[in-house]
Amino acid sequence: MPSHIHSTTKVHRIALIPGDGIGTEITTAAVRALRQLSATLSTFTLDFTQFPWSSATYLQEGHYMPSDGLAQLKKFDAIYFGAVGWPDVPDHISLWGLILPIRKTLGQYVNVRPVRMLDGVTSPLKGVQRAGDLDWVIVRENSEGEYSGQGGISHEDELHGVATEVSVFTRVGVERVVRFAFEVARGRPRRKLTMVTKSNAQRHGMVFWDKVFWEVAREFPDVETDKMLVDAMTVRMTLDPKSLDTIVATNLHADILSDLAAALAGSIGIAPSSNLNPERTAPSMFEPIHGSAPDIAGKGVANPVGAFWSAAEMVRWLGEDKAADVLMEAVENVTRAGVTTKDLGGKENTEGVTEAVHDIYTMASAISVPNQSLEGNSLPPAYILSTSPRLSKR
Ligand SMILES: NC(=O)c1ccc[n+]([C@@H]2O[C@H](COP(=O)([O-])OP(=O)(O)OC[C@H]3O[C@@H](n4cnc5c(N)ncnc54)[C@H](O)[C@@H]3O)[C@@H](O)[C@H]2O)c1
Ligand SMILES: O=C(O)[C@H](O)[C@@H](O)C(=O)O
Ligand SMILES: [K+]
Ligand SMILES: [Mn+2]
Repeated sequence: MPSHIHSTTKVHRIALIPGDGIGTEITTAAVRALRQLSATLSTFTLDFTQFPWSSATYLQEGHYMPSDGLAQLKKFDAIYFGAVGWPDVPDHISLWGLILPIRKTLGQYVNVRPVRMLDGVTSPLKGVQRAGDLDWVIVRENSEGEYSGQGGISHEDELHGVATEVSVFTRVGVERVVRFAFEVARGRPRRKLTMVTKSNAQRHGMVFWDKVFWEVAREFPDVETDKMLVDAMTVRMTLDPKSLDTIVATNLHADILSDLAAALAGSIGIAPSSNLNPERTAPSMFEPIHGSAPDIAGKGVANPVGAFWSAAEMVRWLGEDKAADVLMEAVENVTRAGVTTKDLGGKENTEGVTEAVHDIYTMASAISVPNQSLEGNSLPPAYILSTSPRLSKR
């Protein structure tokens, strides 16, 4: 054991699934940032095991995961995921071959998608200028709803071909995600939760969702609640972003709203997601919300910020709060300094942004900031930034 590692150092075992396209690029960046983070703090180590499950594997072997793939994943403390999907495999095959079975089988029934204005990032909305102007947590149902997988196709190539895609809403499924969202809302300063459905047109499942929501709401009288139809929600997110805080929605609605949210906060490349098994009966999975981005894959230009933020959420879930704070602090130092990729208006590539984050840790350890000074998120951001030679050159 290296001498700088304390004998009580915790080891967290992480399954790494880079997947396809920019999934592999941002996973490499995140692993680099995480290794540097644990080396800087010396309070924990991450033991990564990489799984080559991708569309290339599928084309060669006929499957994304081997038949014991899910059983293999269960042995880890957490899963870090890049993205899956590539133009040479139909998207429903890739999603149902890898990410959806992990979410469903490992009991990851909530998907937490925080979005906020990071320092130095510009929103396309003219009213959104500073951090507090857009600061949301979208809680996505992650196990059923429109993604239930029920339905089928008959007479596919006939004139009378028919297909059904059945949404399934169970009391257990709705109640547990709604309760989780209330807890999230209660833990935030504004204590405010907005429920999103489409219970005007969809008169069974969505009406049931609303009903269960109002039942659970009685347990949280200290949380302010309101309800939006999903179409009107897109307008409110765009025109009145400050009026929102925590949002709970179905699997499909929250999938769509979270891409919009990320774009409104500057780019889809910044937003993280945590696929959580709240009871911790199996590992949770952390990934940026974006996909494999075939249009920019292989160019080394993907924004790694959403991947870093997802990595921060992962170490927080593993009990390493200080590490999560330090990582986010470093990321925001870098965005504040304008060291960003093209999607955020910058000139850097993935590696440049990753190195800038790395430099901040290096500076933190080079000036031997004792661990205590990192406690409680008190790392002075401007100070660390101004001492970084790489950043000051820019
Ligand atoms: N969880 C997942 O693994 C996941 C999520 C979404 C999409 N997908 C899959 O990814 C593939 C591509 O899907 P898509 O094009 O609809 O969505 P996408 O998120 O991959 O890309 C949408 C747009 O955003 C840009 N973009 C995405 N991430 C970026 C980043 N980090 N930095 C800069 N720009 C970024 C892309 O270049 C593209 O123009 C499909 O196969 C889809 O099924 C997988
Ligand atoms: O869940 C989905 O719809 C896809 O995997 C992707 O769009 C995501 O948001 O994770
Ligand atoms: K992803
Ligand atoms: Mn999505």
